[in-house]
Amino acid sequence: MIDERMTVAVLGGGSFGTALASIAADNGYEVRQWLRDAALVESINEDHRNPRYLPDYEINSNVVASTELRWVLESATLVLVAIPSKAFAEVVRQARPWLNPDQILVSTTKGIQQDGFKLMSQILEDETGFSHVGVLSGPNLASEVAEKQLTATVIASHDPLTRSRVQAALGCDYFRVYASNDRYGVELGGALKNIYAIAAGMAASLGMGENTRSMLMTRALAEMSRFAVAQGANPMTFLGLAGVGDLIVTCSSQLSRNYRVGYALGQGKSLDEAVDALGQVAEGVNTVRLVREKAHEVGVYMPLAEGLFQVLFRGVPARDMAKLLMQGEQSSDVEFVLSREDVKQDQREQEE
Ligand SMILES: NC(=O)C1=CN([C@@H]2O[C@H](COP(=O)(O)OP(=O)(O)OC[C@H]3O[C@@H](n4cnc5c(N)ncnc54)[C@H](O)[C@@H]3O)[C@@H](O)[C@H]2O)C=CC1
Ligand SMILES: O=C(CO)COP(=O)(O)O
Repeated sequence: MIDERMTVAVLGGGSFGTALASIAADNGYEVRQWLRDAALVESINEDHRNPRYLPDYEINSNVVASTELRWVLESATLVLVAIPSKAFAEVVRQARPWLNPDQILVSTTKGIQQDGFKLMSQILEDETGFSHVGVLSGPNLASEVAEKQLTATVIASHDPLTRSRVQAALGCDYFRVYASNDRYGVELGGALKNIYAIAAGMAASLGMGENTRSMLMTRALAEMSRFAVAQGANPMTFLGLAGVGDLIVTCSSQLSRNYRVGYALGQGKSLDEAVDALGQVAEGVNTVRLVREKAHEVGVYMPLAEGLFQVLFRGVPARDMAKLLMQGEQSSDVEFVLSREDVKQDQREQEE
C-alpha cells in the first residue's frame, strides 16, 4: 500500500538517480527528477529513456523530469540527492530555497568532499540545518537495479521517520531496503570501497588470480573498518550490505566504473585516459587522495590506499607496488579479535 502523502524528488540525471526514480515510480509514487540537460529531460518524458546514462532500460513513465529545481522540489516530501560528490554541495545550495524541515533528505552519493573531509549527509545537514537526513548505500550497480535484478540496499539515519519513509518509497519485490542507525559507517563504507574497486580492476587486468582478489578484498575490509573506527563509526556496519556487500560487487564487476578505471590503468592507460574513456563519475579517484591524506593526518595504517595513491598520482608501476605491498607487515587477520599491537609485541619477543 502506498503512503498517499509521499511524493519523491530525485536530484541528478545520472545512472543511479534515474534507476532510483524509476523504482519509486514503480511503487506508485509521484516522482519528479531534476536534470540540467534539457535534451535528456525530453527523452525521459517522451521516450521514457535516459540515452546518456542508462540507454538500455525503460524508465517508468510516471517519472517526470524537469530542469526546474523549484518545480521538482516544491511538492516533494522525500528528496533523493544523486549528484557526484564534487558538485553535491553546489546543488544542495541551489536547492536550498525550496527545501523545508519536514522533508526527508537522503544522499545516494558515495564520495567525500575535499573541503572539511565531509560526507554528503553532513553537507545536507550543514547546508539546511534539518533533521530528517539519511544515506542510501549498498551493492547497487545502477544498470542491474534498472534491469530489476534482485537487489538490497541500506537506509542509514538516526531518524526513524527517515528510515521508514525510504523503506516505503523504495522497497519492492526486486529491491529490499534494510535499516541502519550508523549513518557515518554506512556512508563511509560506500565511499571507501571505491578505492579498492580501482585496485581490484587493476589486479584483474594484470592477470592476477582469484586468491589475489580475495586477499585484496579482505585486507581492504580490514583497512576500511580500521579507518572508519578511527573516525567514530561502528565496525560491525562493515559486515553488512554497505560494507562487505558493496565491496564484493564493486571489486568483482566490470559494471563498476571504479573497477573499469582500474582495469584500464592495468592495461597501460594513463589516469586521464581511463577517466575520459569512462565518461561517468568514478568517485574512487578523488576519494583515494582525500583518504590517504586523512590517514596520514590521523595516523591510521592504510597500505592499500597508500599504494593505490602512489600508482595513480606518483607514477609507480602497479606491479612494483603489488610486490612492495607483499613485503609489508604481516599483522593480525581481524584486529578486533587480535590487535595489531599484540601481534607486533609477539614478533618483538620472538626476535629477542
Ligand atoms: N551508478 C551506480 O551504479 C551507482 C552510483 N552511486 C553513486 O551515485 C552518485 C551519482 O552517480 P551516478 O548517477 O552513477 O553518476 P553519473 O556519472 O551516471 O551521472 C552524474 C549525474 O550528475 C550530474 N551532475 C554532475 N554535476 C552536476 C551539477 N553541478 N549540477 C547538476 N547535475 C550535475 C550529471 O549531469 C549526471 O546527470 C555517485 O556518487 C555514485 O558513487 C551509488 C550507487 C550506484
Ligand atoms: O557503488 C556502486 C555499486 O554499489 C557503483 O560503483 P561504481 O561507481 O564503481 O560504478
